[in-house]
Amino acid sequence: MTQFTQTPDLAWLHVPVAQVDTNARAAAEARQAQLTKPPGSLGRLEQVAVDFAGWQGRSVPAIDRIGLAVFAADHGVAAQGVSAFPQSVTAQMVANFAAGGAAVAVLARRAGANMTVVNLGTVSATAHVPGVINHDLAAGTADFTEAPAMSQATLAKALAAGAHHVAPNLSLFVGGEMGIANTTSAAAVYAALAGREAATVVGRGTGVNDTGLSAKQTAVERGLTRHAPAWAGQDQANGTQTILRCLGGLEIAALTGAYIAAAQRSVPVVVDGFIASVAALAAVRINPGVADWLVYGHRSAEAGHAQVLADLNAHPLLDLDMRLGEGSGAMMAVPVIQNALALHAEMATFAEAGFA
Ligand SMILES: Cc1cc2ncn([C@H]3O[C@H](COP(=O)(O)O)[C@@H](O)[C@H]3O)c2cc1C
Ligand SMILES: O=C(O)c1cccnc1
Repeated sequence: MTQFTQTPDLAWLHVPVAQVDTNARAAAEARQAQLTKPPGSLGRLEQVAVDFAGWQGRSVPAIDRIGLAVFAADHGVAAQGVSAFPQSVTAQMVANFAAGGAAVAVLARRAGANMTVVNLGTVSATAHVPGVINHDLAAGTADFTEAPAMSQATLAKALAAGAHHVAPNLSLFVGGEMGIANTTSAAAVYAALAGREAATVVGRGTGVNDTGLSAKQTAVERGLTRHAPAWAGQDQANGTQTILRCLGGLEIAALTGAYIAAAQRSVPVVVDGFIASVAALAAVRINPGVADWLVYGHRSAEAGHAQVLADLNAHPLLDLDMRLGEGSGAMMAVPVIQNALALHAEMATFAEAGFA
């Protein structure tokens, strides 16, 4: 098991992403025009098939290997009363992922995805159960209202850990997250990245009451005030890394690293909800080409997700009022993608069906 005992170099973040094959896209568009249906009648499903053609470099793409990595970590900011659940739930859920009882585990089984559960750093040993990969980068993050969430070395390790879990031969990658209080961390990262007011980016997460919501807003404001000087004057890529270091979570940074690595390895990504989309925004700010390799699974009910999606010019496949995380919204979209590719591959053309 990779323990990331050395601090990884961060130059890899800027390696250009893989090229999308525009010829394969054009061939897939031509095929769509010949299938036995009115042009455009399969709506966004047509676009999905064309996108995968470009990603896979063939006019008739197929999904063979689905990789799902669920990254878990504790958050020091949980001490600010920002979640409806105690921090210990993170480690308990790690065991539940490994046992196959979590929502995303059900969806992974149904879609035929290979699920990896990655504990990046929790304060409780409950997360150290069979079937879980433990990287133990740190005992969670520090409370960002009082200190930077993590050191530069831990950030580098978390980004590399995320990349480590994207196999180059995947047809698609889904990243999930688990970390009580991470909607607060994601809101803070988003507010800093996009220059938003705390009040417009915080939502109820696991279902906090008004007191909890107000505690989230205060925590985000305090985090921004305390740490903004650290990224002031930095360029976009360095500023984004500083924002992740000061306000992020180990699992959020891992998602960012995973998305960048996926785009470099020609692996398309299905992005999940609010937290995953904030990680995607960070990835695009660090390496803009990453945007070409992302498809958005769903619109989360978490306040703030709609804004992040708009900033990414993203149009998610589903809108089911889900607000769970774990990668569950992305995994719900995977069967839609599988069906889009099956229609593209298996429908008859007008010529094959003998239309005059
Ligand atoms: C049992 C349980 C299972 C979950 N699975 C994902 N989350 C989700 O909720 C957390 C974020 O919400 P907040 O910021 O309000 O704590 C994350 O861990 C997220 O993935 C869960 C939360 C709970 C309680
Ligand atoms: O959209 C999400 O990612 C989300 C929303 C609420 C709780 N956990 C995750």
